[in-house]
Amino acid sequence: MLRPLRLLLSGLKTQPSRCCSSFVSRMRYVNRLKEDDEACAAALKDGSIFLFHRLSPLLRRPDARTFSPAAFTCSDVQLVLQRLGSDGSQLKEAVLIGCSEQNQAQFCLDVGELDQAAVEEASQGTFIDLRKAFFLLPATEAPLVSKGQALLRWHQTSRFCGASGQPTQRNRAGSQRFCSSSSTVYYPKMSAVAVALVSDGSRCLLGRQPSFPRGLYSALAGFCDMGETLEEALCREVAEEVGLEIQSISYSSSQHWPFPHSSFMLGCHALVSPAHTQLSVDNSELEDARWFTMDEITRALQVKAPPRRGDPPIIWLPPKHALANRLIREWVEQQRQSEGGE
Ligand SMILES: NC(=O)C1=CN([C@@H]2O[C@H](COP(=O)(O)OP(=O)(O)OC[C@H]3O[C@@H](n4cnc5c(N)ncnc54)[C@H](OP(=O)(O)O)[C@@H]3O)[C@@H](O)[C@H]2O)C=CC1
Ligand SMILES: [Mg+2]
Repeated sequence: MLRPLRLLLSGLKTQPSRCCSSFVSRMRYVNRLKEDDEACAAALKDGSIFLFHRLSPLLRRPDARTFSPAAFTCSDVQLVLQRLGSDGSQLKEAVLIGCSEQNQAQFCLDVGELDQAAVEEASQGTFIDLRKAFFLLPATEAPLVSKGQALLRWHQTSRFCGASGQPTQRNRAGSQRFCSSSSTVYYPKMSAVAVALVSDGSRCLLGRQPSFPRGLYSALAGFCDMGETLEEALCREVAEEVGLEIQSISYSSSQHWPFPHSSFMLGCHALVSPAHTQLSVDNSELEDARWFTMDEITRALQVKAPPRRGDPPIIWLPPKHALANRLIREWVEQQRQSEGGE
């Protein structure tokens, strides 16, 4: 059947284009939704929505061992809101997170003004603090939820313009806020953090902060100062925290890290001279830092769960969701390869 031209065009406006690879068309689609309020409002109607309550995501348990973020349709959310006596106008507060591989726009919405238990009952899920939820979710789904929380937090803390003190207004996608008084456009912010797995060629260096759970050691990290390069930040942090000079750096990968607030983690491997490995730990930053052998790291990687109260002390490493875990595994792999090559 022939569809009227107007409908066809509006369909084109709200659906990813089919002319390019599906990745390219999804990226262009999301970009268009950020720029076009009308298209974004239309996409919300067909999109999926992830609910949060005061920044805690709503999770469901499809089976005893799996958690997943609960994705709702717009009409599902409207029904839940109506059942709880709301007129549904909160839906306008939904923030665009991205687009699924099935070409469906994804949004997040914080319903913190509603009763938490009532929303949980109506939506058959549980709001779980992100510090716990992040690690319960599969590594493929945790980033989506942490991105949603980061965007919602940014909106909640960016309601006023720093220049004029006047309220700011968001665009429909929630990708920016604008102050009409000072003509300032604000974009979501994240802090850059450099994280390095330092090695002397045969051992790697891990440290722990006093706030870490007992026995947890991680790669050294620090916030980048304004104006610094990644390399400068890494060299400074390692010098400050353990008193070593880095000889060379190789970039590994990056990740968004939601704790304590949005950080952009840039992960590297760093080498120090085996002749200069004496540590001078800054105890105002780190409780301890030590060199670990390949055997110690291999054993620590086998620890499946953090020790419980009363368990004998053991060393354990950041969970697989953390970039530090990836750096440690990469280092193990590099060591194995170089041992195999000798
Ligand atoms: N995903 C991963 O694998 C890893 C993630 N991390 C994360 O990296 C982050 C940084 O590591 P950390 O060793 O603590 O950093 P730092 O060594 O830089 O020390 C943190 C201190 O730096 C100050 N600081 C400077 N700039 C900022 C900023 N933009 N935001 C917050 N604090 C700032 C604060 O001091 P003050 O409070 O005195 O103002 C803070 O307590 C942490 O949030 C940690 O969770 C760390 C290791 C691995
Ligand atoms: Mg640090």
